[in-house]
Amino acid sequence: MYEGCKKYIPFQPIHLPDRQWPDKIIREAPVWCSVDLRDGNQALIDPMNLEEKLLFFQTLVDIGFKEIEVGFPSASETEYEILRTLIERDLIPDDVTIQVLVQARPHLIQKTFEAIQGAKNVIVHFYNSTSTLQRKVVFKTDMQGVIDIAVEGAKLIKELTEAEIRKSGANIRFEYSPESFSGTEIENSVLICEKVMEALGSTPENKLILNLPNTVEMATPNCYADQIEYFCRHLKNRESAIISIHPHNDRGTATAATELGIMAGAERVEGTLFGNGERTGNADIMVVAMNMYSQGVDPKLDFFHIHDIREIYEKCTKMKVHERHPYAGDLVFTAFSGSHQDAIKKGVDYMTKSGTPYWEVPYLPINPADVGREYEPIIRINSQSGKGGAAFVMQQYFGYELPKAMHPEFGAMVKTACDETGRELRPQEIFDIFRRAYLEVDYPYNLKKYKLYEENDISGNTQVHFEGVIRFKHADHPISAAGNGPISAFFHALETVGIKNYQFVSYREHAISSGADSKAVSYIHLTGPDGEPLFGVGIDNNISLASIKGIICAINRAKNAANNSGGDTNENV
Ligand SMILES: CC(=O)SCCNC(=O)CCNC(=O)[C@H](O)C(C)(C)COP(=O)(O)OP(=O)(O)OC[C@H]1O[C@@H](n2cnc3c(N)ncnc32)[C@H](O)[C@@H]1OP(=O)(O)O
Ligand SMILES: CC(C)C(=O)C(=O)O
Repeated sequence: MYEGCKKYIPFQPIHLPDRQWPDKIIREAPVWCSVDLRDGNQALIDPMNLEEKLLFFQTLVDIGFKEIEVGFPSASETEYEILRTLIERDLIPDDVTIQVLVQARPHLIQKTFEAIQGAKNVIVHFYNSTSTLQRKVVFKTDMQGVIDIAVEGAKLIKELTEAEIRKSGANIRFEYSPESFSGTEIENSVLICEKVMEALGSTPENKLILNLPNTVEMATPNCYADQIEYFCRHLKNRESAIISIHPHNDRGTATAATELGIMAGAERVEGTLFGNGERTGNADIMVVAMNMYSQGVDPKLDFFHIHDIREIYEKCTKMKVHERHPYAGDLVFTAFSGSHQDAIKKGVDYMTKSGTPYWEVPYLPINPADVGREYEPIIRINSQSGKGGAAFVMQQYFGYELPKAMHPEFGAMVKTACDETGRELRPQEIFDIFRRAYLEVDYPYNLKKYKLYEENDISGNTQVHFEGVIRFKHADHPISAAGNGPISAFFHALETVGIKNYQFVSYREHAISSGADSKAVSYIHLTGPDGEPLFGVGIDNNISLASIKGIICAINRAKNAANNSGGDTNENV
């Protein structure tokens, strides 16, 4: 079976030992040209109808594309109509150039010029295939044969353009693609493009866009970059051309090929949103642009509303964006696994506390908010998650900032629930675990009444007095004592009814708001009779009472745990 691979002819890389591109850094955005409405559209099961194309066109304009290939108007009436509608309804902004594709064939070129009547800014993009294989099996001609097709096409286009400019004053530019460029001998690619430039009379003032497609991606992206660099270095009158690339994704490396192609000298990039296009698609412009953005380079395209863009894309193409699609997929800013969650939480906390101007959150290459992703869960909880993740959910969704010492205990409860259910837990389910564990614990000790007051003596010393009633063993027990603060007064009061052997370790409190109501939450850390850590949580309008409730909660939880394990040796219950 593995012998099957022997039928494939390996790609022959060009010889370019002094290549320069590996040392280049992308410092500015190229000119972007969207080919969604042409290359993307021609690859759909059901090509877009008029309404869908108009909606998609407007979306591309809103994103910031200034060059948009709108179709292949000589291909069909539908394609022709769409272009006419864009022009006749005046839907093309003055700073946007529409591009139309046509084969280098006279009748199709004629029809294309009819279709663009009345447009202000147009790129007439013509092509013919030049590769060794296509010459052999499709056109059954030699290199001179394909050069002739291109040059004849160029001459006709020049003639029709001059007539059109005389008539309407339209701004018409040209683009030529030696289609299947990456499968063409590199010297032949240079030669045919030079001949086309000559036929069109390209000058530095009137440059020809030379689009060098990786029509079928056949090799590692460095091979494509070598071809682009070679082409740029060897083309005569380089200053009269704009070098454009058009990578496809057959090997799954179109993004890399695009980036290396830019490093190798490309000034313009053709591609589509989310990589739609023939077979495995075109280069995904959104990804290339956002990759630049993540390196501090302004991509000059706006993907802030990525949700809306994705929705329109899915509606018009009837394709789905994968959950793992860079920047746009549902799950790409979500961490389920514990160590990722821990690092993200620490990164977010660091950013908040340090005020750093940089994005410094591990595992998140960009701030999800930069593509409008702020309302989605960054951290979701399943059995792969850790304590930091559960704490993050409590903080982000419910405003509870659990102290670090409490994370292991609460994280373990959440983990057990995940193991039991065998699925992801939603934030509300996590809160319910918290509520049952810490907020609904009023047994065996139930504080029914309380009063706290301060007493100051003449020399400024303050004593806090606690008076209250605690119910346990089916009876109400009045308790009272004084201390240097509410917590110590309460501890002393508890001791009067035999509730002792608990040591106060620390507490933390903060305000939480629910609606108009702002309350205090207090997290209490005690140690039990054997030095074991105990945690309790109290919520009240009054900060002091929140702490007192937290202490009772911690003690109740300890008693309940001991009772459940049959090991309670305490004095009162
Ligand atoms: C890589 C790319 O994506 S390129 C863009 C491809 N997009 C499309 O093809 C979408 C729109 N295309 C169409 O609607 C049609 O293919 C058309 C209208 C362009 C042409 O239609 P038709 O002529 O009916 O059919 P078809 O495409 O099969 O034509 C193939 C013929 O054209 C020839 N041909 C292809 N390109 C050229 C060219 N540039 N110059 C001369 N002949 C050409 C082929 O060799 C073949 O010739 P043959 O009939 O002698 O064997
Ligand atoms: C027409 C050309 C640019 C093309 O779509 C391709 O080669 O993929």
